[in-house]
Parts: sequence; structure tokens; C-alpha cells
Amino acid sequence: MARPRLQSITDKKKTSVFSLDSLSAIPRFFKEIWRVSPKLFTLNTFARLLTALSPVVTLWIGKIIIDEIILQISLENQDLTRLWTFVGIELGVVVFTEILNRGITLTDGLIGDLYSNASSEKIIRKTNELTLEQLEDPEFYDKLERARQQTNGRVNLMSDALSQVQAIISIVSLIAALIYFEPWLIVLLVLSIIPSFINEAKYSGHRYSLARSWTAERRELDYLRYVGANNTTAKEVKLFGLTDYIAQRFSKLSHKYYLINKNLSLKQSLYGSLFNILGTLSYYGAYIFIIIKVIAGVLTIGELTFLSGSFNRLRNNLQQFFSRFTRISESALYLRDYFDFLDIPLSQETQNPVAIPEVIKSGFELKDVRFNYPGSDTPVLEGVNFEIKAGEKIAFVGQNGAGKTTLIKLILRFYKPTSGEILLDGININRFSKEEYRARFGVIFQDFFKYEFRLRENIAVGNIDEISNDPMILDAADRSLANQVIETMMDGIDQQLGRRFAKGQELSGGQWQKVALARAYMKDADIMVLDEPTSALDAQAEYDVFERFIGLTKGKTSIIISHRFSTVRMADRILVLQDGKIAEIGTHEELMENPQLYSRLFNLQAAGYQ
Ligand SMILES: Nc1ncnc2c1ncn2[C@@H]1O[C@H](COP(=O)(O)OP(=O)(O)OP(=O)(O)O)[C@@H](O)[C@H]1O
Repeated sequence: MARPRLQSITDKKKTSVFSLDSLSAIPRFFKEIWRVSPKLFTLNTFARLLTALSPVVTLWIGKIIIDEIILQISLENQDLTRLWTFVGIELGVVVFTEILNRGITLTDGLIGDLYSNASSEKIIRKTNELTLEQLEDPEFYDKLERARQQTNGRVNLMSDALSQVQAIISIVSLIAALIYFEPWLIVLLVLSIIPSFINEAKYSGHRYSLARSWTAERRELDYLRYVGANNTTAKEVKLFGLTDYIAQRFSKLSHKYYLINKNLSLKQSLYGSLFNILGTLSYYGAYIFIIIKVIAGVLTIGELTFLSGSFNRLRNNLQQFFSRFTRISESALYLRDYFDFLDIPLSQETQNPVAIPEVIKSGFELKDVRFNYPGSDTPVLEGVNFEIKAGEKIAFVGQNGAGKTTLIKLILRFYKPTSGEILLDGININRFSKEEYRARFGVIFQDFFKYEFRLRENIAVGNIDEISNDPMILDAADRSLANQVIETMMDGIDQQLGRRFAKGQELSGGQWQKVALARAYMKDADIMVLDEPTSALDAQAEYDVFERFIGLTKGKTSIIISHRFSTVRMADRILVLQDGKIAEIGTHEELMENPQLYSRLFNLQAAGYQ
């Protein structure tokens, strides 16, 4: 828990000037909103400007009407034309304002929806631009988390900020009217509002600091919620009776947050109510002041209603203005998180990339490759030297944690070696455009993702441009044996998979693996990388899959990771990794002749089958 505490201290520093500092993100925010829909935004702003003047106009008409009524009562020959005209005008203004208000609510909602969709899309796109290294870093992850949150907050921020502009116009017009009659009332008003504003500002700053310093814990809470209430974990949770454990862990942590938050809320409301009473007292002070003036004959009854109405409106408007201001500053802090996330610098794209050879001639060469995962001092790979010849099928074997998948991640450029280099046809792979380089690979990972989309999509993700190319998808399915899965589906290739959505069909582990393997066949890749592609397959399916694989990928460079030696032995050469170093390398026969790790592990597995 050391990190959050430290974070909250630094955040406090940051938020002490929060109200002005955070507002710097607002202009960019409005630019984004404008881009989402210039038409709706213009309509919305225009409607707000018009409604902003309605309070002072209706109060002023009200004053004229009351004075006119009093005048007409005192006359013998009454002429009510003027009176009814103003009543009519007031009605017109009220109806028009109501229509405008409806329009504002409608456009607020529409712009909000568009903006929230656009910002979610931006987050998805930005996430893709980040490296695995950045995404695995908890600090980056927290940023992502904070950017993802508050999507609704950002929408409210928009209507708050626009309402603020509207409020300023109303306030200025009401102030002008008050100054015209009684400038003193303004002084009284400002004095009564300021303490309440300071209170609001102070506590919303604290609230943000708290929320921010709890990002990591909130992530934990989300995770506990996911583990405790999820169809994929339900089996284990029930079997191991984990509900109480998870619920208690959740409630302990969430209650801690609740208590701190409650404390803040209590203080904020306590002081808030006190300062509100001050505002009410000031209103009555002003009211008495105006009544005395009316009795003294300085002001008319119409002016009394106008002034007391204006004063009250102004007080409410100012109070809302200030509390909205603090709300805006608070939301703007979250907005800054969102922009911070969008502005995370991307790792340098390869400058002046070298063209990738059309046909791979000599293959890969790893020269003295060493690697530690970022933030860790433990070497995962040490002094790794070997070649993968063009067209060769090489298998990586070794015990759990030996570094096999890591080696693949380096070859695929998810990470850069800490030292040493990886060459393709003699050129350092970092010199190729990352996108073009990766496009040459057909890959299935050990921890492939089960997209709860249609079966078609689950295969086409290997080459998403071909999502509508049924022959290609079916062909890839044939190669990976996923055709057997398609045959059993009610909706065939368009079967929804998983249980999350309606009509979804869950697959068995092996069926999922066949579907995922088809992704690697979705393009005519030069290099195939299969990281434990058959671990969930039955013995017959595994044999069939590999027999096909060998036949279909003749002449293609392939890397296979497997713990099954029956599979591994089909490779041209086998690289045995042990604790991040190459222990042995050679053909199956060569390695079997040496009484080392490979032959020991092979015999161990073979003995298990006897
Ligand atoms: N993202 C990561 N961050 C930090 N360490 C990692 C990460 N991924 C793997 N490691 C560590 O690197 C080492 C090698 O892991 P790797 O996944 O390459 O092993 P492997 O040989 O593929 O194992 P397995 O047979 O179990 O799949 C392990 O000690 C693991 O703890």
C-alpha cells in the first residue's frame, strides 16, 4: 500500500491549484466536441445563449405587469390593452424558452452520445498503439483505467461547461438590472456566496485526490467483482467455495474507501449547509431592505417583485455557478487524465524502414541475445545464439519458464532484446516497419484470446480484411480442423461463440484451439509461429493437425513450441532451452544420441505412455 499513499501526497500538491490548472484541458475538450458534430454543437450553443436572457426578461415583464395592474386598479376608465399585451409577451417568452430547453436537453444527449462513442474509440485505438511493455506497466495501466472511467463524467462536463456560459449571461443581465436599481444588493450577494464556493472547491479537490490515489485499489475491486461474478470463473468459485473469501476481500477494501469518502462527504455537507443558511439570511436581509424602500415610496410594488425575484434568481444562479465551477474543475481533472493517456508518447516508429526481403533467403539469426522483462533484474534469456534457416521447421522445447515464449515475443518485436540482436536475412529486424514485419507472420499464441464473436470472426481475426471471404475462412478452417467444429454448429460459420451473448455456443478447449489455429492459416504467411497449438487437442487431432501442418507449410519457416515430444520430433531441428540459455540444438536423432536434457525428457514422456 506504499504506492497509493505516496501518490495521494503528490496528488494533493497537484490539486491545491486544481481549479485553474485543470481548466487548461477544457479548450481541447471543446475542440473535440466541436469535431464530433459542428451542427449540433452550434444549435446547442445558440439555444443556450437565447435561454440565458429569459430570466431577466420574464422578471422585467412581470414587473411591468404588476405595476400596470396596480395602475389600472387606481384608474376609473381602465384600458387593459397594455396589460394583456405584456401577459401575452410573457407567455410567448416562457413557451419559447421551454421549447429551447427541450432542444438543449436533446442536443446535449445526442452530442454526449457521439462524444462518448468517439472517445471510447480513441481509447481503443490508443491502447493498440502502446507497446506490450507499456501496457504491462501498472502505472500505464492505471492511466488507461482512469481514462476509461468517467466517460459519462466527460459528457456531463460538456453540458456543465455550456450551462456555465449560459449562466454567465444570465448572471450578467441580472446583475445589470440590480445595479440599475440597488448596487448594494450585489455586495450583499457576493459576500454571502463566497464561503460556500471555497467550501465546494476544497472538497472536490480532496475527492479527486482520493479517487486518484485509489485507482489501483479500484482496479483490484473491479477484478474481485469479475472473479466473483462471472460465468468463466463460476466453476472454480463454486467448487472451491470461494464466494465468502472473495466477497469478504471485496467488502473489506470497498468499505475502507466508503469510510474515507463518507468522512469527506459529511464534512462537505456540514459546511455546505452552514454556508447555504448564510445565503438564505442574506436573501431575507435584501428582502427586508427592499420592503422598507417600497414602504417609504422609493420603489414600486412591481419593482419589489422584480428586485426580490432578481436577487433570488441571482443567488441561485451564482450558487449553481460556483458549484458547477467546482464540478467542472473536478471533471476537468479526469479529463486531463484522459488527455494524458491519449498523449502518452509512442515508442519511436522505425525511421526510414528498410524493405523486408520479398522472399526470405537465409532466415533468422540471433546473436548473443539477452533479455530482462522491463522493471525486472532477472535475466530471462542469456547469451542466446542460433539460426533459423529459411524454410526450416524449428521446435523450441524446455521446461516451464525456460524462456520459449519470450524468445518468440522478441522475434515478433513485442519487446526489444536488452542486448544482442536479431537479424532476418542479415538485417536487424528493428529496421523493418513493425507493421509490415508482423504481417509476414501467421501466429497462434498459447494464451490465444477467445473472442465472444461469431465463429467467422474468430478465424478472420488472423487477417481481418478478409472477414467476408468465406472460401478463405473455410479453407483456413479445413487446415486447422476447425471445419469439424463448424459442421456441428447450428449457424455454421456464423455461429455466435461463448455464452455472453444471445444464442452463443460455448466450445470445448480443443474446439477453441482448432478455431484459433485457423487464424494462423488466414494468410499466406512466410513464417508460422505456433506456441503450443495443440495442447488441448486429443491425440488423434494432434497428429492430424501436425501432419497437415507439415504438408501445408512445406518450404515455410516455422517455429513450434510444444511440450509434446511426438510433435516436436517432426521438426527439422530442435532447440532446447534451459534457464534462458540454449542447452542443446540439433535434429531429434542427434539430440537422442546425447544423454542430456532432451533425451532425458523424451524418454521420461515415452515411459509415461508405456
Ligand atoms: N510479461 C512478463 N513480465 C515479466 N516476466 C515475465 C513475463 N512473461 C514471462 N515472464 C517470465 O519470464 C520467464 C520465461 O517465461 P516464458 O513465458 O518465456 O516461458 P516458457 O518457456 O514459454 O514457459 P511455458 O512452458 O510455461 O510456457 C518466466 O520466468 C516468467 O516468469
